[in-house]
Amino acid sequence: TEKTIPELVDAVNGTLDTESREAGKKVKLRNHAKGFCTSGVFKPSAKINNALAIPLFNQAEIGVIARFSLGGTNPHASDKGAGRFMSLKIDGNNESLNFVTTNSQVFFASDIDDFFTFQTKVKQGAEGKQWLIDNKPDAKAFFEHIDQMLPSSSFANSAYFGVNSFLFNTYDNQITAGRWIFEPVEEKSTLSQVQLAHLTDDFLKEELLTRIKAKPAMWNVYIKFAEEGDSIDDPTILWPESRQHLLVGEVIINGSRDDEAATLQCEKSIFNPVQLPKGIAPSADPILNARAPAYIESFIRRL
Ligand code: HEM
Repeated sequence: TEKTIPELVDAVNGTLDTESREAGKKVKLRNHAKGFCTSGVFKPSAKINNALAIPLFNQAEIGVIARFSLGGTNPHASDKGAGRFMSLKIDGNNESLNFVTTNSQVFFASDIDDFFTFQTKVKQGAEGKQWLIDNKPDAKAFFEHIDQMLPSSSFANSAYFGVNSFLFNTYDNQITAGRWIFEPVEEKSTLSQVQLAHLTDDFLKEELLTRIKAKPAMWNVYIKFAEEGDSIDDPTILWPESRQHLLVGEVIINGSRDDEAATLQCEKSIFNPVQLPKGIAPSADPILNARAPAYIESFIRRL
């Protein structure tokens, strides 16, 4: 039988409901617990409105609240791991769009039961990981991918992926499936073992906040479009690199709104991956559709 949303959140948290509610009151977020907020702007590309019918993108500049984080429930996790996550709220005059992204293009589960099993097993350490490798091909592919990833030296020089598919309205009234990709403008750069040895467990926040005082962190935002036969509703299946990439705009993180209430409140709110403007709809991907209810359940446990 399919797991309930509270059961999923328990599995993510690694604790049962009551305990997790108590713990949630002590930390701000129950997953991706280590992170921080900053801000900037999103500039839709000049040509985007010739391709897509998304009124939000008619606005020349849109304010952005960003949260950069690590994976997992430990608010003191080391920045020396390879996981990097970026969440953005694009708050237009009339509508909003949220992005909740990861630096791994490969996802570890294609349905809710496998997601639950993965979350439960990874909390059992090396033995649980081995069980997943032996029994779950999607989890095995995920580990093979992330185990060869080196940690980026900055949140600013990493790519991020939306992973799940969305349905986009085109200017000529078609609907086409696509996935979000954020390519850093800065050259990608990873850390060697020798370089890591010189760093503390907490270098990423200061690095980014110092960096953006001198020069904004920027990403080109693309939609990678599916072609006939590509799997839309399964985030574990990658599409060929040759698929059309449409430049949607530029995310510019410069701290310009860091003193505003919305940025200061950012860790007390949620980023909702299905907060979408007119012209974008969620696909039927079961992973995508479990996310908003899980984030709301997790949010309630923090109150
Ligand atoms: C069934 C699938 C998923 C479930 C049940 C789930 C569950 C959760 C939960 C419980 C939280 C904590 C929310 C809070 O306390 O505010 C969270 C946060 C987050 N999740 Fe997921 N997640 C799922 C899929 C994904 C995927 C596919 C990605 C990446 C593409 C992702 C990236 C994130 C990020 C970046 C955050 C932190 C957001 C922030 O900075 O506020 N999650 N997730």
